[in-house]
Amino acid sequence: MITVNNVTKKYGKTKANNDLNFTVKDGEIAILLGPNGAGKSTIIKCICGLLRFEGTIEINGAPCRSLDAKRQLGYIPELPALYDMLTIEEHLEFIARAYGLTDWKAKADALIERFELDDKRKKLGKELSKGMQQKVSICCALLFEPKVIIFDEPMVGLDPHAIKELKLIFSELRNQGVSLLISTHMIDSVEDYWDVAHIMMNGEIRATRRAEELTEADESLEALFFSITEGEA
Ligand SMILES: Nc1ncnc2c1ncn2[C@@H]1O[C@H](COP(=O)(O)OP(=O)(O)OP(=O)(O)O)[C@@H](O)[C@H]1O
Repeated sequence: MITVNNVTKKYGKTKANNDLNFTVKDGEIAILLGPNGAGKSTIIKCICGLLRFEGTIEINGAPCRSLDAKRQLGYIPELPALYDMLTIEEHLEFIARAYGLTDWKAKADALIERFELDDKRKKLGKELSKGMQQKVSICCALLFEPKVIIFDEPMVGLDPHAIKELKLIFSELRNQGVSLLISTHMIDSVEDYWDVAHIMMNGEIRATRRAEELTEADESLEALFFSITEGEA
């Protein structure tokens, strides 16, 4: 579970996040939607313990900057950051060692195959395309089976097969009780799998809807998004 309470993050005079409050429960998929500059990446970096901020954020009850929180959190950044001189296999081995995993090889192999990276196992990070790097980044985050996973713009750069697999993985993780937070500005890419959507604008959450609420109201996420974001500075 992710708990965000009264989080404000300023960059100089810019309030990138202004008093944000939300939770992502176990087995729930939450999406953060917002135009460029709305503050999505900032709150994600705060949750991942990468930025200082005002307020509190907990990962399953542990302060987000603690080791306990970091052990339970997988983060797939918008721009993959691989090691130039490690192969795909070595990246996964590195993660396995860092998290003290045993019996990880079968899971690593399954992930490599699932993302069609089998014939690239021995390629170095610097030799991979942007999409391949993104796939490796996802495999690394999934390998240690975190209880909470955060994806920042996960579909950007992925091919259709990988997008299909990733959507299946989202649903499998939800069934396993994992909390998922996914940020995107591509509404089309998220229409069919979320539980709760937060629409951000100028550092604030301007609307929150559960999927069933939208269905009952016969409202579309896209229409709601534009009603909130269009015309505002
Ligand atoms: N390192 C930084 N220094 C100063 N201002 C920053 C910094 N990072 C982000 N900002 C500002 O904070 C605000 C929120 O940016 P953020 O990157 O969180 O938006 P975003 O919703 O993730 O946008 P995008 O969809 O373009 O990735 C913007 O006004 C941005 O200019």
